[in-house]
Amino acid sequence: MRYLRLYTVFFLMIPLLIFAEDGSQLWLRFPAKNGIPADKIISKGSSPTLTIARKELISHWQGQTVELRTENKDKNLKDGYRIISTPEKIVISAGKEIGLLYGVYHILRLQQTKADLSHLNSTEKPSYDVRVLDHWDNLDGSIERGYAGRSLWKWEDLPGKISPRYEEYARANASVGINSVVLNNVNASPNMLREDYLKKVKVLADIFRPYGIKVYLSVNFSSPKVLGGLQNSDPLNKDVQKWWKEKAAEIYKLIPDFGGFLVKANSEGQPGPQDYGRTHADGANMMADALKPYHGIVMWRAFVYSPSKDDRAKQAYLEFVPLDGKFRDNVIIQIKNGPVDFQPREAFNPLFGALRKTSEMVEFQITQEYLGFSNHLVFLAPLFKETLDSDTYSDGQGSTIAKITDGTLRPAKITAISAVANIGEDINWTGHHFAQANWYAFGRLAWNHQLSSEQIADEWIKMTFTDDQNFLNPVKEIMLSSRETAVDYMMPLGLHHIFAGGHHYGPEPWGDYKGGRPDWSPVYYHQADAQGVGFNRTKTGSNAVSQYFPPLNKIYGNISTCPENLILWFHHVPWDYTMKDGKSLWDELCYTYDSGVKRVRDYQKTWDRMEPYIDEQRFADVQSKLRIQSRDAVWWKDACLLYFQTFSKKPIPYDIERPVHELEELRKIKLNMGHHN
Ligand SMILES: CO[C@H]1[C@H](O)[C@@H](O)[C@H](O)O[C@@H]1C(=O)O
Repeated sequence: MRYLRLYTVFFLMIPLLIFAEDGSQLWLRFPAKNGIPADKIISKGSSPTLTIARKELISHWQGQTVELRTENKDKNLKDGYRIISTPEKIVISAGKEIGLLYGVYHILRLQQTKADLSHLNSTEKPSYDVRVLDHWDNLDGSIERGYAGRSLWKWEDLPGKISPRYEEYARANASVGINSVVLNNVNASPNMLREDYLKKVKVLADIFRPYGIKVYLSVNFSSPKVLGGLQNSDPLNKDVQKWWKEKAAEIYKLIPDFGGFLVKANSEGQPGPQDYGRTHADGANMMADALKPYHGIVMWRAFVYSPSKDDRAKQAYLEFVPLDGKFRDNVIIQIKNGPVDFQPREAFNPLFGALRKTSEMVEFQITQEYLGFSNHLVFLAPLFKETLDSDTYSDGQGSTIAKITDGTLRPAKITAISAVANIGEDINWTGHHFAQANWYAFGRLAWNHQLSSEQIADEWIKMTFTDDQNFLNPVKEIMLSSRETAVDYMMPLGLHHIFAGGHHYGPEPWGDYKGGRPDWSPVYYHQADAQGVGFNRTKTGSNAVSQYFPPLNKIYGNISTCPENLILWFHHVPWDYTMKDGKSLWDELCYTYDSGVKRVRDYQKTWDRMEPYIDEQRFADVQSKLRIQSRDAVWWKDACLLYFQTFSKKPIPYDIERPVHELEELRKIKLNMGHHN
């Protein structure tokens, strides 16, 4: 009897098992039927990369014959490819085999998005040579700022046991052109370079290689001392230099195409060359010399800030500009998009364009440390584009960050772009189904920074969900407005870093970590007082505006020309200051928070109408995340408005929904989710 019941339960569950959609396939969703037979693929050779390309076609391609051929004349396309179609066949040619695989993913994407395949004639060449995902994964399996479960890398099982997800991960990356991965956290354990760990890294490198992906490691500057037992890790010490050379030799013996090192030095307590009175250039060059014989590179981070009385936003520029021209050719400076820290909106980092003789790359953050973790739906392509399209004026008008970093404006030795990954063990990889779109968007923009956010969202929705217009259009609208919405309910008008310390999830504008570093306190960033709110970075304040090229220094420095979405970033603005729409600053702040809340509510309404178009599981998952986002938006609005009201002493405009929390109650909320600010 008991067994019978168990059986029944089992059989009842079968449809659920078949129809439940978990999101694990990401955007790689293809018709269930087979693709073309093997004899409709014309190709020479049987390398692992070509084998994958053929397998993808045999499993998923529904169209005409495909010819794949490497051509010497296409070598200048780097990883790129050409596609030409006739009714009978599609020819994909490339200088390298990886270009052929990328070309195959290209036509599969066209098929998925129902594009016209009959008259293809296009050439694709990546915007950047090195397209990097940085993982902040620790050796114990935890992930710094990770919100999708534990690390994919099972260090304890490697090198013997191999998770199928390693290859799935590589495939997803290759499908959008990502070709480099840094496996471990920039707050790096010296153990990463231990022999046993390198053998594990080798296994991952071997799995990733056919997908065109190179492995890199974050290294701890003190490794020679901690791991090698040397007296110090001084970059000018011959023994230290020798230690790095030998380490490089050891790595390349295992992994001949190893990419290189990523280094966070003298930042947030990490060791670095300054511990020995040396410069960032001394440190970076020592590693660059060790990697040079193998064509490895050093990505040296500009995210440095040490206790200082000066404005934190100025530090990267102050430390790196004097070192311009002192770095080896195989060093590239990795610069966060903004000068503070991956905030919902920042002015761009003034270091872009300021280094004239040194290669520069952008570091974005895909993981939503400051954007609601994996609970909030925030599509990041508009944020990435905003940075890349920013005009620095470094070499006159049109000197965008895209052009500075992709080699157009200055022939850079290395061109690269990177982002901190949002990937973990969760079945859907990224915690929120829509966070997959941010991984996708980064890859697509690293390949082609000219793509629009709209185009990327359009592709992604069609591939991941459906091309039904009733779903596509409203959901695209949600995605495209979602970043601005998050800015509005969290930190509008240039406000920044008013997060609760440590976890960076909720609001804590009252946070004043007396005794700690002032620049870890939200009150440091908003500077609210009886007169107004905002950080004065003009000449009468920290003068961070002077780090921008003319005319931006003037534009930002003048309250009447400063873009309003950055006004509190650069100015301390009186509460009754008249904004462009005629409202006072205080009223503007209130209405902006309120509109952020309202838009999340609209997203809920729109989403609920989407039920007929997609599977139940993903529908319900997103629905419940939107509920959280909606509650959080109200939390942000109430916390910020009630707190700022203690300074402005003005009423919240009466047509705005009243706060539903007490300020005192909000002040008590303290999630304990992190370790430092
Ligand atoms: C890896 O450390 C991070 C830290 O968790 C994070 O809060 C801050 O954004 O930036 C640091 C960095 O980028 O180095």
